[in-house]
Amino acid sequence: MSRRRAEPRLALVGNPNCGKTALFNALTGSRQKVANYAGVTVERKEGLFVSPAGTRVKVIDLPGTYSLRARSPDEEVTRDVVLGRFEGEDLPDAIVFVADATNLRQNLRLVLELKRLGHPLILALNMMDEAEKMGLGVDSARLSAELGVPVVPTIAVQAGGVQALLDQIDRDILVANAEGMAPSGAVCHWHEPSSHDLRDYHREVLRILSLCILTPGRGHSRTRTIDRVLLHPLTGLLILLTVLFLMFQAVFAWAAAPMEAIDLALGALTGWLDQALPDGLAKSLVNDGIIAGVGSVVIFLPQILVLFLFIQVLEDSGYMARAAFLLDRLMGGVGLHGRAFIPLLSSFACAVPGIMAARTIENRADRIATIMIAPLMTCSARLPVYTLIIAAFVPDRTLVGGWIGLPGLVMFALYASGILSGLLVALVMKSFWLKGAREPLLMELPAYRLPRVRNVALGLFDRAKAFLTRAGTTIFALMVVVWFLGNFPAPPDGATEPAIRYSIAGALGYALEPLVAPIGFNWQIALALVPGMAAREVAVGVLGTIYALSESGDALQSSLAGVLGQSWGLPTALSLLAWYVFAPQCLSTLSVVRRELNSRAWPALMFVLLTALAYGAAFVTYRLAQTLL
Ligand SMILES: Nc1nc2c(ncn2[C@@H]2O[C@H](COP(=O)(O)OP(=O)(O)OP(=O)(O)O)[C@@H](O)[C@H]2O)c(=O)[nH]1
Ligand SMILES: [Mg+2]
Repeated sequence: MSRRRAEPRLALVGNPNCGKTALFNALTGSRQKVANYAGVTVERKEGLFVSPAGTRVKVIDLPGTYSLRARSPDEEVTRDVVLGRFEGEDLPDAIVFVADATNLRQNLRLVLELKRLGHPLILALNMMDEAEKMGLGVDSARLSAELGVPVVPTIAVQAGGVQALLDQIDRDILVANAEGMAPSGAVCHWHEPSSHDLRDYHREVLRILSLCILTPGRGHSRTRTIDRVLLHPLTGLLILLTVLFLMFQAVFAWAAAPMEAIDLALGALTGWLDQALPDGLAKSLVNDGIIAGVGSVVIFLPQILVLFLFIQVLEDSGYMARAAFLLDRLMGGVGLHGRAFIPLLSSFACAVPGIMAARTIENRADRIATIMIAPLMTCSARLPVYTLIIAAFVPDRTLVGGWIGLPGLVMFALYASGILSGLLVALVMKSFWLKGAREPLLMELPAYRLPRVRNVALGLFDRAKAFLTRAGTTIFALMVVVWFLGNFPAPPDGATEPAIRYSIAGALGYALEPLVAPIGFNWQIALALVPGMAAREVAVGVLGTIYALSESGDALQSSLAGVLGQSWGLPTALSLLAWYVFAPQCLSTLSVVRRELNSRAWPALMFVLLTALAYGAAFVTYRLAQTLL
């Protein structure tokens, strides 16, 4: 007797970018990432929902694929789940095939391939709103009859848009499956379709479509018009550069007012606590440890949100995939695959999802090259460090008649240095080591869509929540530790220097200083780099706390940037910026590299390589700045 499982399990399968994850979110109420390009989902995610008839159903979201002949690691996940080969996962009881109704010709081929497996199948005709707008009429009853599977229309991004699917799940699958759920451990036999099979599928799809398409509609005519400009080799590239440039200007310009407001609020809070709390350790812990430390990180929230606003709008509109096409030649020039673009672009948010997104790259050597340079794309955790130093050392002037802000320009240059170094590293690795033939970029261009305000707002809300949670947990805890290490042991009687000099933190900083003295770092920076391993932005918090503990009186009243501007020389500041372009210290990145490449050697190599690059770049910058300035 096979063991009966508690809930029936549905797997969402379909081509990339047809709305599987949007459907998953609509069914389960979760907030998995949805974006308008192929290859957003690269791993299996599961969730639960209760059907209208009250049955608990488990649903599995999967990476998109064109066929079960999986070519890349993300497609292998889908194949393995569908065939019951995925470790620790039973064969799904039914498949909900999600099809983009506006692109049925391509989608139906996979339906035919899946039908051969004999799984119960429901076809969700998604994006029906778009189909309707373009005048495309589908006879879903006929489609259902021809395919021999139930067909339901869905609009995954609209309230109530999945009701028909829910009803269908109750009606067919659950009833039929109540008796015969797939037994645990069952696998499904599948043979790779021969070229003969593929031709048959193709012919069959054309036959079915000729019967079921009532009105062909206009197709994606608007998208084609826009692409004439945006994909043009000249105007396209100019527009792309302008968009990226505006993004960095906006990070400064739009975030300035809210950052000032947070700064004022924190200042007022410190002032109030200063009055309200009795002098002593508790007051120092709150003011120097928590507010100066955590506060100096939290203040960057507006900038991070502006950056994400841009990324999200680019992703949702469908522009991201175009940028990949525009830059394909540049990427090819250094031996990178065109598909490396999206993983690298995601790495500007954080290298961890970026490295995971590299699963869409088929060739292992190409994948490794992409993963190795992902940390060179400036992640958002480095933004606070850059901004802090820019605020301290770069005058807030505008150029070109007030059009271009100098801080934004410097920021753009820092991001550009990261990108150029990444391309150089890739070129070296691909030329000497990870050699391979250049493969063409085959990637579907999604239709342009207006970003949904709700999706963007929820995305930003999630970002803000994650950032503040991190500030309130990891960064908070590290700050308390740093404050503690900075206060104990107490200075000896008659000590003349600030107390922190005599503390454990002081001793540690002094011990590390000789290592980083050649690149112009002082003991405070040396100390800040240590907890910066856990999260790069913590370095800023540590500097906040250390300087709050070291300075007294008036200095406390001025911002951290002001204090740094007075106590560091410009060469040191530039050297730290150069260090952070490479910034090797991020444990989560190293551990995800280990998991994704299933090797300890690659993360070790990455660490050594990035440290050497960071040290080398900081050294050269420091010496040059000393000589020239
Ligand atoms: N207009 C409209 N847009 C939709 C619908 N369903 C999804 N979308 C949009 O289509 C895009 C792709 O949605 P996803 O849910 O990320 O697609 P996916 O199938 O999970 O994609 P991969 O994970 O890359 O395979 C997003 O921009 C969604 O907002 C729909 O029914 N109507
Ligand atoms: Mg998805």
